[in-house]
Amino acid sequence: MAPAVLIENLQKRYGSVVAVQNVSFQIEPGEIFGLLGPNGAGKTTTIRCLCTLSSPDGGRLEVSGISVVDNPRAVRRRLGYVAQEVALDKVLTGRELLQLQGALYHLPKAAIGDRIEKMLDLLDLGEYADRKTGTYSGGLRKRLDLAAGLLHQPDVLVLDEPTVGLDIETRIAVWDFLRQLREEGTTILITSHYLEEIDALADRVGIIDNGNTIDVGTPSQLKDKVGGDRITLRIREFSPPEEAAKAKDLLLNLPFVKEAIVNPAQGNSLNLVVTAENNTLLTIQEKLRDADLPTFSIAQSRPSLDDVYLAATGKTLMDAELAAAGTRDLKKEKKQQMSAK
Ligand SMILES: Nc1ncnc2c1ncn2[C@@H]1O[C@H](COP(=O)(O)OP(=O)(O)OP(=O)(O)O)[C@@H](O)[C@H]1O
Repeated sequence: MAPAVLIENLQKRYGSVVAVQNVSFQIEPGEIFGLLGPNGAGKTTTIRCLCTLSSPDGGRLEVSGISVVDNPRAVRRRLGYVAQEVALDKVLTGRELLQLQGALYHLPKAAIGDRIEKMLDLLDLGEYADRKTGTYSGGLRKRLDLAAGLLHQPDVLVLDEPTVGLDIETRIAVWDFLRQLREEGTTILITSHYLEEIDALADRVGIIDNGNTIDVGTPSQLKDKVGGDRITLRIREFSPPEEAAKAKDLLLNLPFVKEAIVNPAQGNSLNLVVTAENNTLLTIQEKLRDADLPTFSIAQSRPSLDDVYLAATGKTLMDAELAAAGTRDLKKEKKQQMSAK
């Protein structure tokens, strides 16, 4: 069976800006695939090319074996796209908006009504359906957006930052809904820079940075690759720097401690990378006690996706985001986006 999504060596530039240099990944039918990367990494551009909204400069793009470039109409029938920013026409009611969407997808008239009722029911939107969307909360808008993306029963649902700006309850409801869709066989591509979102949902993850795919795998595979457990420890709630430095030197002498850094932003806490062995926490506490250093708190965890990202790119998602923020001219991009295709 052809993969639900195939992206091979995708390239896309906007004038002199290289938005995507070399992005490649495949998504199997029925998978939730998470695309992870900081602002400006090329996620939205990749998705826009896949959804036939931008034309790629190079590479192979297919949906269920159908070429996106040669056969965009057939691809559009199989894809549902939920964009990052919701552009709802505020004077239409939810139901009217879905009717318009149905017409845009050329759904048979007789089927549209039933399908809309099903979507309203599925997303618990029934009681709001006849209200103008201008009165909707962010969560309701997102639900309506999902309904619109799903109206034509796409095989592949593409979601760009689906829960940004939503409260935690609505976010969890969206996650449950996406899992339910996967159970029913829908393939889902989701971008996010909420690491916990990708960790909770994705069967596999692709990390992109600077327009390139850096790594692809299950969250667990990627974490195993990074290796080692993380320990965060505090001598006191706010430790004096010299005490933290002394603890760091002591702990670096332990054979299982691979790295240790002092984090001044967190009260001079210590962040350690250790090989996963028994009794590491106990041994660390004993070592500190013998040197008359107390332990205020200590916790051990597996590497997170942020650690994976750090290992892959040499920076955390947060660092990369800050760096990208300084180099973007959002107004100019918006203008270009309107004129470009
Ligand atoms: N229309 C455009 N014109 C010029 N440059 C663009 C345009 N769209 C995107 N870019 C640039 O291409 C690069 C990739 O942007 P893209 O929006 O694909 O990243 P992203 O990973 O989706 O980021 P975000 O998380 O902010 O949505 C960035 O450097 C961005 O500034």
